[in-house]
Amino acid sequence: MPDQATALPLDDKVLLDVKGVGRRFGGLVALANLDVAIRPGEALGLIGPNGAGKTTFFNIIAGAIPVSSGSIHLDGEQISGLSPDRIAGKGIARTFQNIRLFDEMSVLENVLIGRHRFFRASLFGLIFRTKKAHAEENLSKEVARQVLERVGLADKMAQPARSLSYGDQRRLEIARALALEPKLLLLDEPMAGMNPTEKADLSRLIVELNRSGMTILLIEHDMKAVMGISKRVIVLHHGEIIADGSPDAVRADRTVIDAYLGRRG
Ligand SMILES: Nc1ncnc2c1ncn2[C@@H]1O[C@H](COP(=O)(O)OP(=O)(O)OP(=O)(O)O)[C@@H](O)[C@H]1O
Repeated sequence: MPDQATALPLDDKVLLDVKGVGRRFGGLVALANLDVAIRPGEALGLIGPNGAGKTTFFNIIAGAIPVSSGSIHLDGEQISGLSPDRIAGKGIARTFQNIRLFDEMSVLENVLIGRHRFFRASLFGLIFRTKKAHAEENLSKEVARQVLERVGLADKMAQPARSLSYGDQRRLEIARALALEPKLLLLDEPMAGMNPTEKADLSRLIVELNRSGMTILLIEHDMKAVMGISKRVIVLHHGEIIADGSPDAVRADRTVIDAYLGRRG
């Protein structure tokens, strides 16, 4: 059951308002009428057994797939129905389950390319090197340097992305998302494939980002990591929310335990 004490809003404002969102794939109901309100500054974990609908939920928020029903608002503005680029431009950045980097490009270029896609000056500006395009480029470089500093990759800025360790590649993905200066950061299984040391390091980084004010929605199968990072956890099962509360409340919830043990149909 929801733990009202810890699930209380940090303030009354809602950053992301998901109302009655459903998604079908043919006859399969992947998401059934979900209501989720995310408040500024939250670190919210999204868990659930395989096939529960977590990735579908992320894809819907990011605009990669459309809703079948319901609506999503960011800061009061409707974003459901917009393209992924428009949604990213409005302040939702994401990382992917599978690392998506440009291997031969430098660490800095990988961050810049993410930013350019959304904050590009007009084609005219780029060709004729207008003042505006120049200023935008300088700002992008400055932001890219700052986010690389923040994730601990500043000293590897000039290296090709392929030369980074697996853990650092995951950090680079996060840096690229942060370079969009998002209001909401969606992290899709960031610990996948990591060793325990890399997981601990990344957990620390995510907690630091949240402490500095970043609102985070995290899908993660590693229970220790997700429970350590999140202040609130939502559990999905067969496309429905079966629990929403503090990590402790969710861990002790009978319905959740049964769902993970396969006892709930
Ligand atoms: N494009 C699609 N076409 C048809 N069915 C889909 C599609 N995408 C997802 N599904 C189905 O929707 C349900 C939810 O899948 P989803 O990938 O969102 O679950 P998940 O919780 O992210 O699972 P996992 O933890 O394994 O990544 C599953 O039954 C899946 O087979």
